[in-house]
Amino acid sequence: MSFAVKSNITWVGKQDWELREFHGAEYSTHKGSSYNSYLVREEKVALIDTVWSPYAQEFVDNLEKEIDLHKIDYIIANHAEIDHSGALPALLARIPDTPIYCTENGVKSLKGHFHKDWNFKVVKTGDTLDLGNGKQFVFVEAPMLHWPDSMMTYLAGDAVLFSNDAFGQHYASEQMFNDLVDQEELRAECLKYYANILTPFSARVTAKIHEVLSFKLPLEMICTSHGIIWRDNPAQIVEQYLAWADDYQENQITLIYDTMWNGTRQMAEAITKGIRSADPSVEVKMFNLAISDKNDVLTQVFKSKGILVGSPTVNNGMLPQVAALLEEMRGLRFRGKHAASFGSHGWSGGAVDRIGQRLEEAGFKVSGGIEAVWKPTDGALDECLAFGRRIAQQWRGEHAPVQAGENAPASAFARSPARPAANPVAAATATPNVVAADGGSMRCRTCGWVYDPAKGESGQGVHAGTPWSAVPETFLCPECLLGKSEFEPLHPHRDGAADASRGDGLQPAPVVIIGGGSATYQLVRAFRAQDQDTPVLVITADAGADYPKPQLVHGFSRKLGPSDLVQRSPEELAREFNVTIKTHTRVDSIDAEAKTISFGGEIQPYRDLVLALGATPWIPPLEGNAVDRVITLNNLSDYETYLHQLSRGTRVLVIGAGLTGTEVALDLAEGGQQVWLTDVAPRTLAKVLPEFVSQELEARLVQKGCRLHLGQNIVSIDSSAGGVTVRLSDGETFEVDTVLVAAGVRPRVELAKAAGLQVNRGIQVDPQLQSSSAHIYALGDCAEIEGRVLPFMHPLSLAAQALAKTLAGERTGLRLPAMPTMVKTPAMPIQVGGVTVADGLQWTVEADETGLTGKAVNDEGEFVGYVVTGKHLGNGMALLQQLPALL
Ligand SMILES: Cc1cc2nc3c(=O)[nH]c(=O)nc-3n(C[C@H](O)[C@H](O)[C@H](O)COP(=O)(O)O)c2cc1C
Repeated sequence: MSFAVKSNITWVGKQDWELREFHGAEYSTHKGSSYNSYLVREEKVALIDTVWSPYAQEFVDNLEKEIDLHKIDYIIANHAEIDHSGALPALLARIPDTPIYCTENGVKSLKGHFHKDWNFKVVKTGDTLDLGNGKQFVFVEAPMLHWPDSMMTYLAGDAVLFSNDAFGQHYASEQMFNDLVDQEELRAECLKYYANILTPFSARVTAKIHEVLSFKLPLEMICTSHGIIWRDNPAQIVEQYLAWADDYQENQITLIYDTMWNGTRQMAEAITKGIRSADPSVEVKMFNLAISDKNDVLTQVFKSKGILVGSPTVNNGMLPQVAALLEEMRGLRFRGKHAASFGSHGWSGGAVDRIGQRLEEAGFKVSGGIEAVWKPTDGALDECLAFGRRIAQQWRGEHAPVQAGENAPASAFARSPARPAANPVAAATATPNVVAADGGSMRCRTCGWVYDPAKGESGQGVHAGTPWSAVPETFLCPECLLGKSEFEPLHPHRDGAADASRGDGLQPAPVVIIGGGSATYQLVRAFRAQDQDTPVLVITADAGADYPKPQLVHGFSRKLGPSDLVQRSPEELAREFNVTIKTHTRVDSIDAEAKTISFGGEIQPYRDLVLALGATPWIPPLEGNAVDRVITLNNLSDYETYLHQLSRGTRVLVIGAGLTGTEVALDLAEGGQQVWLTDVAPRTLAKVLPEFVSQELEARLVQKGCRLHLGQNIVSIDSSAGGVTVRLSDGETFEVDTVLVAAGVRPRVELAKAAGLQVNRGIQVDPQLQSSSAHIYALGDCAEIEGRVLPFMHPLSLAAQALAKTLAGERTGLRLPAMPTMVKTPAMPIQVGGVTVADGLQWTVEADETGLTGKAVNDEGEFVGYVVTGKHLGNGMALLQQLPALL
C-alpha cells in the first residue's frame, strides 16, 4: 500500500492492523499501529524513515514498485528506534552509499543497533538540505523526545513537519488523515500515547514546541511516524500537547487496587461512595489492576487530579501488580497530583505504608492512607466512606486534614494512618523560608544515579574532577538517558538564603528575582536550562506557589480549589531548580549603586536583579458604602477569597467586559451563578474585537444567562439587607452578593520608581529587558518594553527565554513575532491577531454556522489583522504568519 499525501509526498510505510503489544509487552495497542515512511520527490528524492524490521523486505519490495531505489538521493533517519529504522539494512544492501541524514546521537544509536558504517551525514538544528524546485529540509534536533537521537524534519516550501514520534499515536487506519477518522478514537489514542510515553519529557515538549514556534514557520501538515497525518488544523495537536505538557489534569479521581479476597475492593467501593457524596461533580473511576490494561490505567492516572492506590498486605508488602504500577508511575513522573493509599491486612500490615512511600517517591502529594483488618466491618467501611469524603474535600481545595480512623471502632483499624495530610499551600505558609542546594554531586531525579565530580563519567568522556557546570550540555544520565536538566543536587540543605547571598567572597552574590508569579518561574526554568550553578534567590511577598494564572478565571465552573491549581509548592520549585525561595517577604528598597536590596532590616547583595513584580488590578472610582466589599481576581489568594465569596450567594456583578471580565462572567454562568456584566464601553472587549464579533459574543453571553449593561457607569454600590445594591447610570438597580472588578491592571512600578529607575506606564526596559540601571532587569506585567506593556503569557515566555540567556552571559535581545490573543470563552472561542480595532479598517468576513474568519485591511489595502472564531480557529495560524513582527 502507498498513497499520495501531497503531489510530491508519498506514504510508503506499513499498516500493522494486528499489532496488540508494542515495546515487547510494555504498551498495549488495541487498535494496531502504523510505521510511517515518506518519499519526498523534488529534483532530489528523499526517503524519511523506514519501518519495523519484521516488515523490512515487504517495505523494500513495495518501495521498489514506487521508485527505482537508485533514484533515492537521501535517507532521513529522524529516529533510530527499530520501528523506524528497522528496514535500513535491507534497503542499504541495495543502495549502500546513499547518505543517511541524522543527528550525532542518531549515528551512535544506528551503529549501536546495526553495527554498520553507513554513509552518515550529521545534522544539527537549523541545518538545511536542498531538494531543488525551491524546496528544502530544515532539521530540528529534539533530544529525549523521546530518545537522545530524535529529530524532526521540516519541508520548507510545503510547510510540512515530519515530526517522527511526536504528535503520533498507535492507531492503524485505512483513512490516514486526521479529518477522516473517528475523532473520539483518535483523541483517546493520542492521549494514551502522550500519557504512557511522553509524560516524563513534558518540560522538553513545552520547550521544543516554543522553540519551533519561535521560528515562525507556517505549518500546513504534520506527518507523524505512527498513526494518522494531521492535515486539518495541525495546530490543534500542537496546542493539545502544550496543554498535556502543562501538568494536565481533569476533575477526576482514580482508584487502583488489587485484592485476593475482596476486602481491599470493598474498601475501594466505600471510599468511592464517600468521594461521590462529598463532590458529585468529580469523575471517579475504579480499576482492579489484575483485570485491567495497565496502559489504560496509566492514561486515567494522567487525566486525574488525584489517585488512591490499594493493596492487601502480602508477606509484609504489597501485591506485585501494584508494585509494578508504582514503579512505572515513578518513571513517568506525573506532577501536581494528589494520592493516598488503602488496603486490608491480617496481622502485621505494611502494604499501605509502602504504597504511600512509593507514591511520594513518584512525586505525588500524598494525603495519608487508610487500613482495615481482614474483611472490613461495617464500621470500617463507614470509616472508608468518611475518608473518601475528606479526600474529595481536600483535593477540591478545602483543607480539611485527612485523618483516617478518627471515630473508628478499635477493631476496624489496627493503626492510625501512616502520614499526615500534605497540603502544598499550607506547607508553603508554614515553612516561609528556604530550600537551597549545594553545587557538589548531582542526582538524576528519575533513576537516582549520582554524578560525583570527583569521579566524572568516563563513558561519556567526562574526566574525574569535572564540576557539574563544566559537564557538557549533551550529557545524559548513563542509567536512564535523561539530560542535564533532570538532575538535582544530591544534598539540598535548608536555610541556604544566608549561604547563597552573602556576596562576601565565599559565595558569589546571587541573581535575585523579586516576585513569585509566572514570570519568575518561567525565568528560573529557562535560566537553569542555561546555567545550573549561579545561585538564584527568589523573594516574594506571597506564598510562592507556582500555578497557571490564566486558570483563575476558569476554575469556578470546574470546581477547582486553590490547591488544585497549585502545580508546585515553593519547596518543590526550590528543589527542582536548585534555587532559594524566600516567601512572605516584602522588599523595602533597592540600592542600584551598591547593588543591594533591603528587606526587614536585612541587606542582600545581588549580581543581577530582576523585577518580576507583576501588576495590580485597577479599581475604577466607585461611590457608596460597600465599595470596600469589591473583590478582584489577580492571584491565588484573590482566588481563595473569590471562592469563599461565591459560596455565600449566587448573584455576581462583574465590572469590566474586557478579556478577564468576559471570561470570568461566562465561567460563573457556567458554574450556575446569576451574572451581571457591566462596562463603560458600549460593547464587550471593545479594545480587542471588531464590533461584529463583540455582538456575537454578547449574544452568547445572553444565551448563557448573563445580563449585560454595557455603556453604563456604576452610580453607587451600597450594603443592603440581602447583599449589595448596585445602581447604574441607566437607572437600573439590582442586588448581588459579590462584586468583582475586572477592569484591567496597572504595572507595579513603585519600588523601581523609588530606586530612581525610569518608569512610564511600566518599568521601562530595552529589548534586552534591562532597565535604565545596569544589572537591573524587569520582566512580565510590570515591564514596559520599548513602549509596550504586554501582560500576556506568550510574550512573557519569550521574554523569559531571552532574559535567561542574557543572565547566563549571552546578551540576547527580545524578538516578538506577531502574537495571537485568545479569548478563552468555551461558549465561543475567539482568536485575534494584529490590528483589529482602528479607524478605517475594512473587514472581509467568511462565516458559517460553525464560526467566522475575518480579515482586516487598512486604508492602503494592507492586511493588518484578523479574527477567527469557533471551528475557524484553525485558520488563525496561517493568518498570523502573514503579520509583521511586533519587535
Ligand atoms: C500469601 C499471603 C500472605 C499474607 N501476608 C500477610 C502479611 O505479611 N501481613 C499481614 O498483615 N497479612 C498478611 N496476609 C493476610 C492478608 O493481608 C489478608 O487476608 C487481607 O485481608 C487480604 O485482603 P484482600 O481481601 O483485599 O485480599 C497474607 C495473606 C496471604 C494469602
